[in-house]
Amino acid sequence: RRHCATCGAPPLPRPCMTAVSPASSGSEALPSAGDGEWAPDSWRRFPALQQPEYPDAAALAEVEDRLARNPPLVFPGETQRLKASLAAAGRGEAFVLQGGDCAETFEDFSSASVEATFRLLIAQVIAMSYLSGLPIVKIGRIAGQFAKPRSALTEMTADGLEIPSFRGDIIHSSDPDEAARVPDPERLVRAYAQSAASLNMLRALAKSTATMTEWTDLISTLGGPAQRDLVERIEDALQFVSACGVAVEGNAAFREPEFYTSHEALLLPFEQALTRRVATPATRGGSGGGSGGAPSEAWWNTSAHIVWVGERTRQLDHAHVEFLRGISNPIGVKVGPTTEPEYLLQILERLNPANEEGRIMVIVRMGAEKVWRKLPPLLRAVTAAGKHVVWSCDPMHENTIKTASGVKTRPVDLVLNEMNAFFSVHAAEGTVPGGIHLEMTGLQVTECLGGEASPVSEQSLADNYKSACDPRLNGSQALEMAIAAGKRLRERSRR
Ligand SMILES: O=C[C@H](O)[C@H](O)COP(=O)(O)O
Ligand SMILES: C=C(OP(=O)(O)O)C(=O)O
Repeated sequence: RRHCATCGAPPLPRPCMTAVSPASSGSEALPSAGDGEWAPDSWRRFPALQQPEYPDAAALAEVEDRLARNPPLVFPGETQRLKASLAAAGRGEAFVLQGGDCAETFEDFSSASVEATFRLLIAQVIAMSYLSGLPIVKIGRIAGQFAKPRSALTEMTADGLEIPSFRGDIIHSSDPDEAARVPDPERLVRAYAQSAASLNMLRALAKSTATMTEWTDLISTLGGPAQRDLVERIEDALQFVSACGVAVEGNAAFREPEFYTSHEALLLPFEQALTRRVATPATRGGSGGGSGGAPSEAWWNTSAHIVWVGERTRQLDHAHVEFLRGISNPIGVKVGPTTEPEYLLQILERLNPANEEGRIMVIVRMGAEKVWRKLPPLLRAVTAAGKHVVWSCDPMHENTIKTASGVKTRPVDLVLNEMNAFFSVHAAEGTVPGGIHLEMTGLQVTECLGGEASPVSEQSLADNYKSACDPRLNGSQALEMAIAAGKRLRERSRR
């Protein structure tokens, strides 16, 4: 039996909860773990970091059983289509916008919050596709983004009590109270139900026929006077295509945009319970099921279209990588500033030995300064090895600061700087920037500092700070990021 390399805890029956940050950068030899036969539960043979310790193992097992009998949240046919779109993004023929809450909560769930995130994403997409001329692949951090990895095992309450850190509503309550932080397996069922309700609403919203004017109005509202010119240019372009006899609003891509869901595959009992063996669906323009005949069967995680492995849990010889290597979905891999090229090649080999296009999105989160130095060696190594990846930029996670009064925030300037640096490094290396990954909400929260349309000051952070974990960009700040990305893509296409 293998023990956790970090804390020495046995892998079973209690997974290791040690919070490590970040995962080893690793230039070590490829460990033997993961070479054995894969099964949805083979991760249980490996150390699993950042997992809750459930006091009642039988109650957890009963919940897992129940979830395993529930219908899938998403369908492999949809997931397969996402993979094809990601393959296009890897080649520079599309671009990914992935965004949503840091942590979804039970309390703040409402049709208004789901709709606000959906509407923001569509407004961003309209601005980005106008500016870049590229199809934008829409992925929400939504309908399953409930579990949070934490840097510390404990946190202090306002009255000076040390209690277990909040790890997300799927695990326990955020109430600042020792008893409330005991993990409760019934919360997995509630998270599943909330995800199903969110997906139901997202599918309906994607089919609802909002008019172009509604989206350009939203861009005007969120972007303020600075975006008046952009809105006028989009309206002119629409008038022109309609004068040419093309009805944008009647077009299937506009009326029924493909919208995908994602979350960190952190809580492995939940992910396992939603992993199903089904026939690999046919893709548009291809069998997708192998060479002729009946489609082959494969394992698909039906909790989301794409799931990612976080910076703290991506150790090659640990449970999360073991779980992810066996599912057929696209996989995101977060990589922070300590990541070495050798490690990146090893994890690509482990998660995508066939080098399938659209399978891996490397989500770079290095910080506004470090990205200049740390990203080029990764780009060079992956290019030299001929590996297919989609390079995405998460400019949020290494740009978190605390104000003097202890509030976690992110200056929009730093977030923008990291994203701009990401584009510049790709331009210098001749590689393809494939996407951005943002923690954001359509609600006008005051969690990140700055922004052009209605700047948030340190004093106004308290006005509407709602995040359950990390600070999110509000609608105006997130639109500003999307417009900046669209401009960089436009420059790229003109080079
Ligand atoms: O969203 C990412 C992590 O869960 C989060 O940044 C952890 O925050 P912490 O460092 O306060 O634990
Ligand atoms: C935990 C997250 O990020 P990272 O693993 O990059 O810290 C996240 O995106 O929610």
